[in-house]
Amino acid sequence: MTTDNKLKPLREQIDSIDAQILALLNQRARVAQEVGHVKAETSAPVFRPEREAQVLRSMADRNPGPLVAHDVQTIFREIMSACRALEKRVTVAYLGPVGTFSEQAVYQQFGRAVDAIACTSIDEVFRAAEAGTADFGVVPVENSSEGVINRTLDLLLQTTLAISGEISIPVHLSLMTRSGTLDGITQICAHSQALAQSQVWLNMNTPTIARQAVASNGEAARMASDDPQVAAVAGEIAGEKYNLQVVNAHIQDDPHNRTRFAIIGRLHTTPSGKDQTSLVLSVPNKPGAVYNLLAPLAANDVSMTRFESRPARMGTWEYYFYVDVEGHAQDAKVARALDELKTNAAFFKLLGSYPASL
Ligand SMILES: C=C(O[C@@H]1C=C(C(=O)O)C=C[C@H]1O)C(=O)O
Repeated sequence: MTTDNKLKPLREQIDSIDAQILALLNQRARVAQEVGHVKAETSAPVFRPEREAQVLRSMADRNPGPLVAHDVQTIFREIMSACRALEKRVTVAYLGPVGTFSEQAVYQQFGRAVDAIACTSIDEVFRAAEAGTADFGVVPVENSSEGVINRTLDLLLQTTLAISGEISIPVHLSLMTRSGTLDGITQICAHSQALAQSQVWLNMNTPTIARQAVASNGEAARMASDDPQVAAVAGEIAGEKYNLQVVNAHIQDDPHNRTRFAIIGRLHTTPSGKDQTSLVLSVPNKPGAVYNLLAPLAANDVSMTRFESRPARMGTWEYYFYVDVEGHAQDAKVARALDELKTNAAFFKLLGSYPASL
């Protein structure tokens, strides 16, 4: 039997299964539309991150294979995105331009059926979400090799918005040009963080080519597409957007390099069963103050997953502490710990509780 003859019945099986999947997807979509009508009656929020996290966790837990759990989640992320868009298309502001890791984070969290709005600064993302021009904003919080994004932490302190989710994405950087070679290249452009994250590779392999920090990796890719003398260090989606060819993939110094993003919005996410809570604290500058400040966490059996300090630029307190703990602010033991923290702290701000990233 020829290959085609062997494939024919298998493809007929796939066609028939696809028809069933299509019917089921539309059945699901019609139920989501009904959910949309119920929500519209009470102006309830369309995007429910805790529910989406539960669906994704349950799909990974129940997945019998051979599909791998992560791929099943990617598929269901898009199914939910498309269903949600039938209720209302969510608008999400992010730090642009197109092709940045922030844009990738938007799609990783919300799926493709969103209106993603590229902003020129982190401040503008906060403004868009605060003013309601966007339903949500996505801002970078921390890079695993270069540390925190100070502007985001400063703005989180002031904003009236809450953190309603967290996204962590692997950051793979590639060196890209129009031609796919370094012939005639006089300048390598990228965001300062991307240049810093690939400096070992660049020092070793392109020591004589000048480096230029620009506003974003997306901007670097755009410049490289305009100018045959410019190479960009950026993620490959930025390269694809601007038709660049890869000279070298994965040039970042740390192969496990990741960036965490926060979703900010007016929504206060309800418990999903596996959550995280972010807060900012400050204490008077006295011996033992930080130790005493955090004692309620241990006393109430609440784990701290992150502790970051940032100098206060004004006022009486020396430092702001950005703390993440396991659990939701509505969980009894977290609620107790937070109440006690509040009484010890000179400054206390709950940034939000949201599903722990998948
Ligand atoms: C359907 C709903 O609305 C949205 C879409 C979801 C889905 O497709 O499963 C889940 C949560 C919401 O973001 C819902 O709230 O249940």
